[in-house]
Formats: sequence, structure tokens, C-alpha cells
Amino acid sequence: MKTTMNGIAAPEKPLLEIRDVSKTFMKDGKEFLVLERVNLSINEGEFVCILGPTGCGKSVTLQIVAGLLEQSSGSVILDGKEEHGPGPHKGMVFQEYALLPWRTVVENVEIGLELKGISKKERRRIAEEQLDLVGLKGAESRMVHEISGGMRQRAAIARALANRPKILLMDEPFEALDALTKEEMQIQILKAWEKTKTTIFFVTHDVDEAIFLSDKLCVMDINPGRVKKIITNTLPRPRHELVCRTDKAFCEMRDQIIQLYSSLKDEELDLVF
Ligand SMILES: Nc1ncnc2c1ncn2[C@@H]1O[C@H](COP(=O)(O)OP(=O)(O)OP(=O)(O)O)[C@@H](O)[C@H]1O
Repeated sequence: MKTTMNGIAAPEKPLLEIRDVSKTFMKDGKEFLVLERVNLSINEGEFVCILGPTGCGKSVTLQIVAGLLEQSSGSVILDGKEEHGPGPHKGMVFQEYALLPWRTVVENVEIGLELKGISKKERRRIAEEQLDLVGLKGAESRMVHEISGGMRQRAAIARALANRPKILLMDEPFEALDALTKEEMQIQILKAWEKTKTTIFFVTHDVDEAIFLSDKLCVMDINPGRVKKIITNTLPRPRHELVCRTDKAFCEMRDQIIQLYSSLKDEELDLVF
């Protein structure tokens, strides 16, 4: 809860509302339900992670919010308006970096700005600012094939942030990286989030990553994908040091989530027997 200047608690404003979203796909000529009445609200400036076992529908949920998939029922409200389809106000970062190999790093970051018709000088200024924010100062003129996976993902984040999106949607963005680079990237995204105050909706199946990054965790159940529990993250900020992963609060949250996961397995066993 934020406080106003007179010290009175102000209600937080939901930026994104996923309301009763269900999704079915066709499989072998039959409909199968992947998401069942998913409800989730994300406040402006919040960092929310969606977590759950493989196949529970995390990516499908994110793709519906991104406008890349259409829900079968329910609605997605962004900043008070019902959303249909993708748009520049939704920045996206996926596991694959999707950078254009024939462009330099800075030219990749400028793509969205170019489409918006921003002048060359201004888009270069914005792109360089974003590259600096993600720790890529000095790599502006390098080609994509000349930089590491971690650097490519930084460039992809800079490109998404350059458009000043209302929300940044990230689907397991660090999964393809080695363990050390993944940890560096987690710290980097927290720093970028703190500076830009961008709302972030982040998909992961890595419990430690979700606790380290988020304000709120949405744990999903499987078959069909549903919201099992929404947990407020009690781990103090700032969290720039990985050592906070040994904090009591971190370990308690980890235990809580692991217990939730084992209850998902029990339910599946209940169904089997
Ligand atoms: N375009 C599609 N057509 C048909 N089925 C799909 C499609 N996209 C996803 N699915 C199915 O929907 C279910 C949920 O997929 P989703 O990718 O959202 O899972 P996830 O929770 O993100 O898993 P993971 O952690 O492994 O990435 C899976 O059974 C998947 O096979």
C-alpha cells in the first residue's frame, strides 16, 4: 500500500487485470482446457512472477496478455481498457532474443522507435540511454553475432524498454543462459526495473528466481491451469546481492512454495487413484 503526502494510505492502482480468462485448444479433434478462469491483478510498478509446473499454462497466459493468442473467454484489461492484440505499450522479452543479425546492437534497440517515426538523433539518444541502463555501454556498434547470449538478452531488454511500455512481459528470458550469467541478469533486470519503474509480468519455473525478483508470486495449478495461490513476497528490497537467497524470509517462502507444489502432485495422485 502506497502512502500519500498526508500520510493516508492510497489504494494501489491495478494496471493489468486478467479477469476470468479461460483458454481451450483443439487436440486430436477434441477441445482441451488449458486455462480455467484465471484471475490476476497487477498494480502499476509491480514486479509479478507467474510460477508453476511445466505445461500449466504460464506462457499461454502471458501470450494472451501480449495479444499473441486470443482467450476463449474472459477479458484482459490494461490501464482501464480491454485489450485485443499486440501493441507498442506492451514490451516483450522471450527466451529467444529475436534480434536482427544484420543490424548493430544500437540499431536493434532503435527498431520500435523507428516504427514510431522518431527522428534518428532522438532514437539514438534513447537507445544509448537504454543500453547504458542494462550495462551495455560500449557495445553499441557491435554486431549481434559478436556478443554473448547474456549481452543479447540485455539488448533485447533495452529494445523493449526503449518503447517505454506500460508493461514488460517476460517469458523465461534467462532460461537459455548459463547459471552465472542468469544470476547477473536477474540483478540487472532488478536495477533496470528500479530505475524505470516499469510494471513487469515475468514467467518462470525457477522458484528461486521468482522469489528473488518479485513483489508478488502467482503459483499455478495444472490440468487445467488455474491460479492456485497468490503470495505476497516478504523479502526486503533492495535485493542486489545474491546473498539474500540465504535470508530466513527467502527460505521460508521457498518452503511455502515447495509445499504448494507437493500439494499439486498429491491432487494429481488423488485423481489417479
Ligand atoms: N498454440 C498451441 N496450440 C495447442 N496447444 C498449445 C499451444 N500453446 C500451448 N499449448 C498447450 O498448452 C499447455 C500449456 O502450455 P504453456 O506453454 O503455457 O505451458 P508452461 O506452463 O509455460 O510450460 P513450460 O514451463 O514448460 O514452458 C501445454 O499442454 C501446451 O502443449
